[in-house]
Amino acid sequence: MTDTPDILKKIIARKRVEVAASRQVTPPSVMEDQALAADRPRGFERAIESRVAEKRPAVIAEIKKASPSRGVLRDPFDPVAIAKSYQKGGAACLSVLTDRDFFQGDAEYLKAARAACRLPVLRKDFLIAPYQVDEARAMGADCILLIAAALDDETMHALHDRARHWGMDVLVEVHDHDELLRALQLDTRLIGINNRDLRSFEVSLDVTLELLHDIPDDRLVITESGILTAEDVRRMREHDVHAFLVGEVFMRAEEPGEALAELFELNRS
Ligand SMILES: O=P(O)(O)OC[C@@H](O)[C@@H](O)c1c[nH]c2ccccc12
Repeated sequence: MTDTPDILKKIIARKRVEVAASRQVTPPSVMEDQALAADRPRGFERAIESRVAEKRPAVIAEIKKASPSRGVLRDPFDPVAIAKSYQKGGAACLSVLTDRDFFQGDAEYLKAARAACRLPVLRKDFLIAPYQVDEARAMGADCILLIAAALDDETMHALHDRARHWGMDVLVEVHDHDELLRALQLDTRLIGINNRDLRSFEVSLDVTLELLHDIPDDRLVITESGILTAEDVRRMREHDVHAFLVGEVFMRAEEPGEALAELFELNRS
């Protein structure tokens, strides 16, 4: 352990306050009605699986204005233009940060980005309550992220089941072996390995390569964070990891979709 402040703890504490406040503004029954009325899910897992099955790169392209570890990444920030650019550049899916306080995200960014393209969208946030899963569906999300480090087993399963109830896919994120074993208990194929330690911000692609061996073949491994260069991509693909979640390097590029096509050697469509 280091003595760096544990940002994950801080974020989760803030989420509890946020959820309590949201429930006052939009009561759970109203949120459920909005979830029910949302555009139907686009098939996030399917978009990943169809590419990985052919060993083609499946890129989840992230829309994020800022992060606690890197500060502001992009300014001005236009989620509609970014979504269109990513689609053109060959992204399989989008990931949109909706957390305001730490990532300068917004639910409106997710709605606008999704409406601007045909890609399935992951709500990238810190979910701790079923209410937020309903909220994710209400804003149009096709997949949710569950961070094993932030959840006990019971909550993790409850959130997973709630997402399935709405027909959404579930990406479960792990950073170490214990978290992986817990994640494998969930009935989802999407296993994300975060190369960044959310507690210390340290990044190492070795995290993916180390955990890879303990993941059964029927799961879809997504390597997350710290993918910056063609060499990083090559290293992952050499180990048969074909699905990637990438944000920072695209957010810093003038044309994010062009940067994507170039990094993954895709033909722009
Ligand atoms: O910007 P990067 O290093 O390419 O990483 C993207 C994504 O993996 C990262 O934003 C992320 C992965 N898991 C998270 C959980 C919460 C917030 C953010 C994240």
